[in-house]
Amino acid sequence: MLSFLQNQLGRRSSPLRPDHTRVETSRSSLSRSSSAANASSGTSEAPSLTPPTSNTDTASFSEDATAKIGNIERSSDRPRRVRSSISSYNESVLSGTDKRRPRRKTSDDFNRTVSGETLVEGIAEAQNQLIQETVPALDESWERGARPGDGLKVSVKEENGSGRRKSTRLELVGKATAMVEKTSSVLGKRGFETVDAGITKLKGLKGGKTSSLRAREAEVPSFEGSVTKKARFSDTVVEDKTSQSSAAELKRPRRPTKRWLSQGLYVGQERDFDPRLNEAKNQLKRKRQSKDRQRTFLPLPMFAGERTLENGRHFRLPFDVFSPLPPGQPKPDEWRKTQKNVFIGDAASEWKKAKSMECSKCVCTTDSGCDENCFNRFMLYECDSSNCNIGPEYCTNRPFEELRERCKAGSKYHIGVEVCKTLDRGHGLRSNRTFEPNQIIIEYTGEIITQDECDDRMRKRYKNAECYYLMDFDQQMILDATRGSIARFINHSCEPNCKMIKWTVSGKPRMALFAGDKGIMTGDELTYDYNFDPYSTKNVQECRCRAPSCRGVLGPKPKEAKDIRDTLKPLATGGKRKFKQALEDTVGKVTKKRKVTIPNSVKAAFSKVKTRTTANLSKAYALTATSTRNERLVEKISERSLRGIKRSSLLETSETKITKKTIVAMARRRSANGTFLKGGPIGLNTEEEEKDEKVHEKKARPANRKDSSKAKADSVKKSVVRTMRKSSRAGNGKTIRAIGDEEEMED
Ligand SMILES: C[S@@+](CC[C@H](N)C(=O)[O-])C[C@H]1O[C@@H](n2cnc3c(N)ncnc32)[C@H](O)[C@@H]1O
Repeated sequence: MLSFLQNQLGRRSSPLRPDHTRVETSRSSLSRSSSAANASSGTSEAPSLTPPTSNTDTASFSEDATAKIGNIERSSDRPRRVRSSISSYNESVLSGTDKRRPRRKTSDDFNRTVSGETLVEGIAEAQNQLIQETVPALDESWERGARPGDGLKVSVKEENGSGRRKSTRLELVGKATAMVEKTSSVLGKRGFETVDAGITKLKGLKGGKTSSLRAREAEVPSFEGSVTKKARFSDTVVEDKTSQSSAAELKRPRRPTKRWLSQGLYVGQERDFDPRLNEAKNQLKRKRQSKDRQRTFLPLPMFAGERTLENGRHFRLPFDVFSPLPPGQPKPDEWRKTQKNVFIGDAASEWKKAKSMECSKCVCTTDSGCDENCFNRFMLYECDSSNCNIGPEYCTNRPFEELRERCKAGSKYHIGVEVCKTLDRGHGLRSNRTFEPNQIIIEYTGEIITQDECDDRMRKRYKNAECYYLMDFDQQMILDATRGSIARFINHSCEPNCKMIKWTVSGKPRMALFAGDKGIMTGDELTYDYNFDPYSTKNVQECRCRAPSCRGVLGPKPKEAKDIRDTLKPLATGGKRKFKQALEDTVGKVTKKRKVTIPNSVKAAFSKVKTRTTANLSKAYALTATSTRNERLVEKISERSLRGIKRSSLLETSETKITKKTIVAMARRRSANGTFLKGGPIGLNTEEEEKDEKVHEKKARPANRKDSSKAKADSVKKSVVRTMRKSSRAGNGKTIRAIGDEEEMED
């Protein structure tokens, strides 16, 4: 290479120019060299110089040049286009397809020395020095297996201050590098560009095979002579390569992991792409699976969701929303179902059809939507087209209508309740979904029978029955759900989660179970307070509701216990001590008379309610005729509600603060269970009538009951009838129990 450079540079007459004139310099040097060639060949045509294929390919360069010169010499034999431009190439030469002919030796060949003609003094001197110094360096001893470049490393260490002998090699290498830089700068940018372009072209000609241009793999030389340089070069390549590969490893981005959707329309859809397999294997797997599959098409488009919503489809609700019992539950025996109240025997004829229902019309607006201020709601009347000011879209006081609509759908969820088996209370009723507070759950339906019919059934049909499904209804009638709705299975609890309330729907009374103030959760057993009236000591049952405040027996509510105790007094003597004790325990505390002062706030609240209700009434156009009567009615309700609060204060002495809402709710509750509504709008007897009855009963009572068993039986019978009547007057959905002393009654 050096000789070539010397050849080329030696013909220059001018000294090296600065870098920025490099292109021009190379051009001028080449033109000069061509003119020199012209001079030597003695021809008039300008020869073209084929650029070397690589920086180190000096031999080919010189040979090519010589060959060209030879061609020019023979130009008279065969005309050939001579390239004058430096930027054009002999493609056949570059690609190696050029067949080289044996060249003739020229006079230049004979004149050429190792270093060639030296025109640059500095370079020639340096070269001579280099050769002189290199020769002894080559004589250095080499150990077998030593890696080339080791010496270099050692010398670098020494330079860093080990204090050893300074390697002369380094100096030599430094000088050589400087020389190469110098010469390359002389060759110029243009020259390198040309070389690069040639390489690219060569690549193209060889069909993109770049194996010959690829960097050689590092190899430990099996050593001889001048491999040192090569070895050094390859060693640096190795180092570079290892460092590059480690850097590449560091930089190499991690393969991103696929994140699957956790929400959206296609969530839960079967995914048949196994990321562990490649595409081909996945396809094969899919093919195999598709044989068994029916659907192999793509998931439905997005708008299919809307269609699904419109059409509906089967799906499973979460267990806490809907959880029905598994199929195969034990069926209760002897239960005949009826979804509507059925009049039996004389009940239909005795039912006072013409019973004047209080005519009312609510004055609610669409904004309020028959809320708690709705007059109908207050009176436990269901709104309908005849008594509601607003339509069904806005009205929220139509519970039975809501229930009807719900059950029309017919699914288990819509029905919402199912019969379950309890541990020690026979069957029960449980919810299989949630219910809002005060939401209607199920209607209590059955046969409506007269008192006489009830007595008759007791004596005959239910003689040996364990469970009875009798409930005080309306107009002194009994609702017998032995044949009735599923509601008959609802058990009693002293701390119930539901309440049984009688409503008036289209002028007729109807009983239904409503959720309590806390609402109902899925799977809860539904219970209400039976307010049980046993009528006889024989019928007292142990309560197994397990509530913390359990009364211990299936007995009446504390506030009603006094009346019942009075009724049962004649019976609760002698052998009936146990029952008496039980009853005393249950009711004793709450019947103690206490003087209660009603707080002014409560009084004020009630007067407010009264004013509001009167105002509502005066607004109702349907009330013009009956306004005075209704006003009296409101007066009565308020009075009784006040009295109710007075009584309840006995129980709730700790409650000093009663909010207005609570008062309204209480008033409604009193109205609902009828305790304070006797003689009220739902046709209950007046207090006067009640007093008369009591006087009459006292008269009828024998002077000494212990004297005769017949007298005792009569007394029982009368008290039973009286109690039933009394409770039916209350109309509070009280469950009544079979009368136990059948023998006595039969007498
Ligand atoms: C209307 S039925 C209720 C359904 C009844 N468990 C069944 O299997 O048909 C009323 C009867 O259930 C029983 N019962 C209801 N609640 C009870 C309770 N808390 N403790 C004990 N027995 C109860 C009593 O025998 C009662 O007479």
